[in-house]
Amino acid sequence: MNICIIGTGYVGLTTSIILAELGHHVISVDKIEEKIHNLSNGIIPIYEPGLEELMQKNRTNLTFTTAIKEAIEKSEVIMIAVGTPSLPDGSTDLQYIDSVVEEIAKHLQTYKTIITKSTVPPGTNERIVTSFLQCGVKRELFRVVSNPEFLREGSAVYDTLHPDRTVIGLEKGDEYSLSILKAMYQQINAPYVITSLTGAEMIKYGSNAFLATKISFINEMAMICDAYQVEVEDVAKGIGADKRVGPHFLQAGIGYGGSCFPKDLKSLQYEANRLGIQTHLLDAVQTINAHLIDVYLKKLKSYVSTLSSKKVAVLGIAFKPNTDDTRHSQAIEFMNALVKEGCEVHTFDPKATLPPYLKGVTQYSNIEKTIENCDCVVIATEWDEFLHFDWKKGHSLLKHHVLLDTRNCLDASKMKELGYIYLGVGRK
Ligand SMILES: NC(=O)C1=CN([C@@H]2O[C@H](COP(=O)(O)OP(=O)(O)OC[C@H]3O[C@@H](n4cnc5c(N)ncnc54)[C@H](O)[C@@H]3O)[C@@H](O)[C@H]2O)C=CC1
Ligand SMILES: O=C(O)[C@H]1O[C@H](OP(=O)(O)OP(=O)(O)OC[C@H]2O[C@@H](n3ccc(=O)[nH]c3=O)[C@H](O)[C@@H]2O)[C@H](O)[C@@H](O)[C@@H]1O
Repeated sequence: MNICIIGTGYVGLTTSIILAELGHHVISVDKIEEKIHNLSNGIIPIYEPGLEELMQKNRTNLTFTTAIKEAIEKSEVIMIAVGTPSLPDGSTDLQYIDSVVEEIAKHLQTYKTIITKSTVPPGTNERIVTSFLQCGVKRELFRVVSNPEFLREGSAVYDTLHPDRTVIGLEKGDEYSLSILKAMYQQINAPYVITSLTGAEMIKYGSNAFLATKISFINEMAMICDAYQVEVEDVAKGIGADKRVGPHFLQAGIGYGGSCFPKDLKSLQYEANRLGIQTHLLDAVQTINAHLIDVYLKKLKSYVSTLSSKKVAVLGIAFKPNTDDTRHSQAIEFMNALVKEGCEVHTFDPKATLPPYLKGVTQYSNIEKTIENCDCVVIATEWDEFLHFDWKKGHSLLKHHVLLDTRNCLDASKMKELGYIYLGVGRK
């Protein structure tokens, strides 16, 4: 199948490479020339385990270009995978979707199946259909399909090859597009959930909102566990053993971040509120998440009398391990809060780079240099490097030995044996 994918970010690039691996001819389009130039030379602009190797393997099935017109003309399937960031009021900025729709409309001469992969607010795909018609595109030349993505950064290759389900939202009576998508995903072994265009959009928002709800729930439980000196991990294990709950996404910590949960919750809340629906749960999930920065700042303060002018090492910049993505990272939020307290903040991340707007923080090239002479260490992202670090050596490098593990990734009793004042999340 000849497929054109517009947008070469985490989703567009991963999907392009996986579809090439499945034997399709994929033309990947982006408007950023440098990105396309690098991709054409085998250089991947993001850190995503396994992706570069898979790209090298499938070079013959992959073309990278900025020439959208040719890419559209040569393909029977067009997939839209551009960004859908938040606007300041919480609504979704659909300018990238709109401009791609305009481009496609200009070049639509033969029949195309147009798939929206980007996460978009309910009603957007219906609006895309209307936009094409308003641009003068004949009804018999296209169908729009909503096919939201559920991959996680850091395990994008595995998730794309082994999804739990494939969600397909169709225009009324559109059996043909279903056959096209089934042919495209023929080798993927996952059940289909088939619904309307808006139904598929709601499934995507509902999934992210529910996962974020699980995280905020366990984080609130962790605060209560802390007060009772109970291990939140035991509690999560006990709750998660109930099949109706499930064991996943009950890892307590400093909260969720990333390019999607924060923006998608805000967007769903905005859209619901716009329709006059009060979002008590969505509001609470976000309030809890934002409050965690304060909770762990207070925890640190209770062991380090005053934070002002203290040297604090924060390990981790990315919003989670195995990615270089720093969008809405709680690690960054925490560093910001420390800077406001008057701390000198040192940081290190194996893959992520400090965003330029974060002032008052210095990034080092290894853990030793980062923690040297510091008053306390904060683990903000649970990278394997931090788990396997020689914490005995670390002890000799530090000035004082308060260790705040906001991801509960270290062995508490071992850290105490080594002489650390170990502070975890909902841990005795
Ligand atoms: N990052 C993730 O893990 C996931 C993201 N999503 C959704 O997928 C969508 C894409 O997300 P990411 O891949 O993270 O975005 P991204 O921001 O990493 O990449 C988007 C790409 O689209 C390109 N682009 C924008 N306008 C364009 C145009 N007119 N023509 C050609 N290229 C254009 C940009 O230059 C950029 O390279 C979003 O809606 C997001 O919510 C869904 C599931 C997972
Ligand atoms: O729509 C999206 O973009 C994607 O958003 C998330 O994927 P991602 O943001 O890559 O990463 P997650 O593994 O979900 O982690 C999100 C945040 O939650 C935190 N988290 C996760 C799980 C947990 O138990 N506890 C917890 O604090 C992580 O540290 C991270 O900050 C969803 O898991 C994907 O299914 C979805 O496709």
